[in-house]
Amino acid sequence: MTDFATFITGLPKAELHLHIEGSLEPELMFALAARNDVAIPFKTVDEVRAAYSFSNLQDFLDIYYAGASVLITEADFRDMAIAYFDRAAADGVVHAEIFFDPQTHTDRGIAFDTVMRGLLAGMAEAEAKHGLTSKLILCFLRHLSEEAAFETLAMAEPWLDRITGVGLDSSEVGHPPEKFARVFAAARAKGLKLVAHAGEEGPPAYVLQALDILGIDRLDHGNRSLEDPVLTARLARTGMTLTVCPLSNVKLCNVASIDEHPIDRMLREGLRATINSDDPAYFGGYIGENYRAAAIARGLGKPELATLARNSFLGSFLSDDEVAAHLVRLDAYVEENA
Ligand code: HPA
Ligand SMILES: [Zn+2]
Repeated sequence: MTDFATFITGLPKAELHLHIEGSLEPELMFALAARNDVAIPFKTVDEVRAAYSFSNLQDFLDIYYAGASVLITEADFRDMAIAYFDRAAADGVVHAEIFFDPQTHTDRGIAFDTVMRGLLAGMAEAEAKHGLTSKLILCFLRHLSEEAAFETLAMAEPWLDRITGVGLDSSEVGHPPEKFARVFAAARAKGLKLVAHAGEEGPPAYVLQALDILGIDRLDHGNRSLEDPVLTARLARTGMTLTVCPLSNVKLCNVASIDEHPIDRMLREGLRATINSDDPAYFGGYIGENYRAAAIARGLGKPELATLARNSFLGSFLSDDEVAAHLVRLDAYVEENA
């Protein structure tokens, strides 16, 4: 019998909710600040980590955008990406669909192409080194305008064969999904998949807008859907994937403690929930730590953990054949390690 922590590490899984800029560890932040001669408001790595105490999403976002200012060159984006993929591979991630926030960079004068070339180099390296496949999801910053989102979509045009979908992140409350109805419709017309953060801090009505106005293929977070039984039943009935991020929810005070996290309730309600790390450098753990913390706190056993991993492949944007192949390997792993 495989012990629990080892079982989780070895469990083949996909990560579906990861902001690559949120994987920038303080050590690399310092190295890049020095390499690029960028000033950051911290003297030591410990000082940076001590600043990672948040009472809500906006507290975090202010620090997260400041941290991203050290990213200047293609090599910086590549180094950040490969550092994430190395850690993800060590946690049993075999496929990752990662978010990036181009506006955070283009608004500082960094070319869209620089961001793309760097991330794609890291992705190619991860596949060669670990066999870890990945896809890119371009997120629009929802605190910025619809016009700015359209400008970003235009910049992405030459790269659309390398971008799988678009998403919506940043400050949720006050920036409902309907603000981006037209840009999401334009993205869909280009063949892109659609995801959106909704119901992290925002109300269930924002989740409904993401479903009915944006027409999302996958729901990021979605926790507050549980406040609406009709919505919850609909998400379960339609097999909508929720990309849940337990340690993020605790760090941003969306749940009081990991002991009160609703991940087990989500599974009981029949939701296709997955476990992900969101911004692991800021929230205190990569995907394996999120699985372990949630499992211990909520008493998840091997069957529930296997369901979460299974959901991660079912909810991915891989082809049906690729998903089927991952599920065969997952089932074999679960059987061997029961
Ligand atoms: O957890 C998040 N929520 C919203 N926007 C974000 N941008 C990075 N992480 C997040
Ligand atoms: Zn997120």
